[in-house]
Parts: sequence; C-alpha cells; structure tokens
Amino acid sequence: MDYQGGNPAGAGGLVVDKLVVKYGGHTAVNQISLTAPPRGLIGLIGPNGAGKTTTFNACTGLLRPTGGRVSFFGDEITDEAPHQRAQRGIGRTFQRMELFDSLSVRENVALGREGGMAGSRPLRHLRSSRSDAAKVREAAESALAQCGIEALADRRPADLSTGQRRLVELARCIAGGFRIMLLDEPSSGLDKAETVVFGQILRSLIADRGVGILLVEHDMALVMSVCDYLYVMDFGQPIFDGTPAEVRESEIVRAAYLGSEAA
Ligand SMILES: Nc1ncnc2c1ncn2[C@@H]1O[C@H](COP(=O)(O)OP(=O)(O)OP(=O)(O)O)[C@@H](O)[C@H]1O
Repeated sequence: MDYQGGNPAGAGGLVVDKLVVKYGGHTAVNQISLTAPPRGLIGLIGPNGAGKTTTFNACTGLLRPTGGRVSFFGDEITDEAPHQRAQRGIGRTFQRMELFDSLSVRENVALGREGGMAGSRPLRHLRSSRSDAAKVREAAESALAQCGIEALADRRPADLSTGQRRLVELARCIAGGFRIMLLDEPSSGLDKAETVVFGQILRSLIADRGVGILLVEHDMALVMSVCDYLYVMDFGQPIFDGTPAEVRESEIVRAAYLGSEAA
C-alpha cells in the first residue's frame, strides 16, 4: 500500500520493530519502531547523540542490532549484509559527504548505479555489456536532471559549493534506483534558499519515482515543511511520533528538543 498520509504503521516499505542497539554496555537505541513507506517522506529527529545514525546503520546492515527486527516489504532483513539490503532497494547517504574529486560529477553519479550492478555481478567490469553501459548512462543523466544539476555534469566536485555537492550526493543515491532512501543530514551546510530548493527536490523525487525517504535532519524548517510524518527520539528512546503539526504542539518534544531549535 502506498503511503496516503497519517500514521504510516503497517503501510509496508522499511519497517523497524522494537530495535535495540548497544555499543558495549551503552544502549544507543532502545525499542525504536518506525515505518518508512513508499511515497512517504518520514523524518527521524532528535538531539545530538539521540541514536538516529545508529538506527540508520542497523537498517542498512552496518550494525547488527541486539534486539528487534528490520523488515523490507514484508521480508525480514535483520541479519542481512549491507549489499543484500542495497540489492533489495535500500539506499543511503552519509552525514559526511564521500564524493570522488578525481572524477567528474557525472562519473560520481554513475557510480551510484554501477555499484549496485557490480554487487549483483562481480565480474561485470570485465565483461560489461553495451546495454549495461547505456543503463548506467541513462540512470546518471536522469538523476542529474532530477536534481537540476545537468549543467554541472562535467565539473569536478572539488570545484563546487557545498550546496551543489549535496545535490551530487543525492543524485548518486537516486541513480541507484532504490525503493527507500535513507538520507542522513543531507541539507547540512546549505543556506536557506538552497534548503528550500533541496526540499522541493525531495518532494518531486517522491512524486516522480514513488520512492520512500527516511530523513534524519536537524534543520527544523525543512523537516516541518517537507515531511509527512515524524518520529522523535531522545537518549535512544522513542518519545513521540506524529504529523509535523502534532510534533510542533507536543510538550514532550518541545522540552526535549524543539525548545532549542527553530520550530
Ligand atoms: N561507534 C560507536 N561506539 C560507541 N558509542 C557510539 C558509537 N557511535 C555512536 N555512539 C554513541 O551512541 C549514541 C547515539 O549516537 P548516534 O550517532 O547514533 O546519534 P545521532 O542521533 O545520530 O547524533 P547526531 O545528531 O549528533 O548525528 C551516542 O551516545 C554516541 O556517543
């Protein structure tokens, strides 16, 4: 079922159920449940150290949880390796950008598609077909267009502004053709105008491609304006979930987080 707004629990996509993650004796994530459905833009917010990135790492397989389950379109994937989850359609960007400055923007974006194809067929680079190359080119051009950065295709990331680099990173993830994309602070370093454009691109991405997005973000203006539904965590615990309007009104959230942010 595609997401129609409101509480997305049970709507399919990426489902996290009572997730627990410990680093040694420290419980970084404690009983977190959330759903990121197709066509939904879901925010995961909370103060620094709340456990948001740790939750992402458990969803993408970089960390094995101590408890709870992760499933994807009905299949349990809690113990699957990162590449298996990527092949199923879980994509991700990282808090710190990882672009290759020796490659052009177009080549960086194409890697998003090539990585997935190489993962499914390890010898692809030795015996890649013309149709594979065409698919990669097409995916890269389409992702560049989705982000409005076709004109930057032949430039090097090092020569671009932070805002432009963020869009290259997003385009690379889009080129991967994922069904659910986890974006970790993707608007960090952008100015207000760039952030507005970034939010519009996220919404158009959902409308045009039917993907779902799980967004970790500290920019409350962006979160409140683009998200359909929000999960709020603090000290590893779930403290509230609801629509942006409900979150804004919540005393619990205000006390834990929004009091210090521009709500
Ligand atoms: N590799 C690690 N080893 C031990 N503790 C860690 C590790 N990574 C994170 N932590 C701790 O786990 C908790 C959750 O961290 P996490 O990075 O998931 O929070 P976050 O909500 O993403 O924070 P931020 O908004 O600052 O990125 C914090 O107390 C952090 O110090």
